[in-house]
Amino acid sequence: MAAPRILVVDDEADLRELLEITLLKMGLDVDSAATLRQARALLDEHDYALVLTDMRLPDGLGLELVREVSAAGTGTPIAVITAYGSAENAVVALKAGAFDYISKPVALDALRVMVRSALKLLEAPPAPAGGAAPGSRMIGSSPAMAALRAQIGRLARSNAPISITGESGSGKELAAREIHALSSRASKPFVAVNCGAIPETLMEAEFFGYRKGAFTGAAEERDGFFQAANGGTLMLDEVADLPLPMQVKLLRAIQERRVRKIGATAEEPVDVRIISATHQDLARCVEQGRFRQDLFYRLNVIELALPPLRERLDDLPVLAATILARLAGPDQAALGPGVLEALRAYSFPGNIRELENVLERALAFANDGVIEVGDLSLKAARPVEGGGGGVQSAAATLPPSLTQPAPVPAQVQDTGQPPAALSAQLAGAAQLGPTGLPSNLPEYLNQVEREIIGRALQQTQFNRTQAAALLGISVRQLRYQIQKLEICAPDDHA
Ligand SMILES: Nc1ncnc2c1ncn2[C@@H]1O[C@H](COP(=O)(O)OP(=O)(O)OP(=O)(O)O)[C@@H](O)[C@H]1O
Repeated sequence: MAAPRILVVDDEADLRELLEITLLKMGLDVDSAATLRQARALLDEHDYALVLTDMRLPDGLGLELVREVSAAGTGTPIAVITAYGSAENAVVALKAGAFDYISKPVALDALRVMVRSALKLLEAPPAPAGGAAPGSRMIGSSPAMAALRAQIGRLARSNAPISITGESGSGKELAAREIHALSSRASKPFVAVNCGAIPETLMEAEFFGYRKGAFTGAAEERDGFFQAANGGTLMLDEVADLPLPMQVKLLRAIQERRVRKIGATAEEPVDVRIISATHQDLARCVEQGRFRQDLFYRLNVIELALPPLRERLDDLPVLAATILARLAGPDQAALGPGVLEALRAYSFPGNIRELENVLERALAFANDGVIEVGDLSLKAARPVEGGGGGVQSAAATLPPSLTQPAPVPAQVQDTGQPPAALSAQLAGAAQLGPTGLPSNLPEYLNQVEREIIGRALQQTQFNRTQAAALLGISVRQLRYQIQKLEICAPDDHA
């Protein structure tokens, strides 16, 4: 089989030669051009496995070539070489469709990594029509989902950082997994990190790893998330929760593509595609000084916005059927009359995760696997249209004791009740033994905490920032507790 052919476009003879030699040593065929005009002529004649172009050329910008190659739709990846420190150029090129970029002075190990990554695209089967990865769990064929799939298919063929936005439970992690699964990185790890769930003091060690003896307790050398995701994809979920000092270190790691373990003297190269996600408005966080602008631009190269479930209600029937089949087994559960209408009328602030929870709970109440409207226990957030009727007022994702109208902690404190009485009042579902005492104190206290947090989430329509403010704790603490206590399973990673 002929060696893959690479086109190098650069007017600096020395650099061109260095690139040629490096690529030839990798066993590749190389053509070179010194101008856009020469490059276009070669592109007309040959198919290339990768085009590598400088940004400034005597007769124009490498960006023009990026646009032309992308527009040609041949799937040929094109990477740009940018001047040192010109991050904006790299971002513009990535937005225009460049596969990746490399900064001058060109580090040859980073160049080899990038070229290998581009060559893997040749091996990766093209994304199937409709863009679903094999074994994909992403369901839906509404216009919004079709557009999302097409975008995911395109993004999978690049190394550009992606920022996924969307409400809680709308499928951000699922979309990130889909991009990874469709990419040339699919055989390497996908590592999802919940930035809000890591204690600040452990962050550097968790992200970059540490050497043995780097600090008290570092008994063994350990890799961090970057090393664990090497060759693959690192998803930074709830990225807005990163503390500012960590943002600086992260920016450096992304820019340099190198990390240094705590206690190590040398940096090591890492090849990681970054996907970040948040349900917060990151641009607003920048305005408020809570998020660094330079990191924002680096992460936010390409934005993927996930629509909330209420904006793609056409997918409800297939989503509900698939979730039910997963919960109960094929053909073991069904929706009774009016149920779909009731679901359609609900606003689903917790999106698909909430739909999963609603159906799981309803199934527990259902007779013979047939879910009736009354089993749904939906919070009547929107009026039911078309006479679906019978929608009850209750929080679908929360334990039954939370569906009773109950005061928030602050309100209860206003009544002057002592904390112990408050706990007992809230702990409707926590079990007290015959002695009037809990038979398992830690579990009892967990249940109390679960209920209070659940209630705060319910009152704030699952807005974690507001819920944390209500409870007088930090968002980080709240996320940590949500994860630890498995409340509505919002974060099942990191
Ligand atoms: N299109 C979809 N088809 C089927 N299931 C989906 C879809 N989108 C999301 N889900 C399911 O909904 C649940 C929540 O999805 P996911 O964790 O990806 O959301 P998220 O936006 O990352 O949530 P959070 O903001 O809380 O981190 C998961 O169980 C996921 O499998």
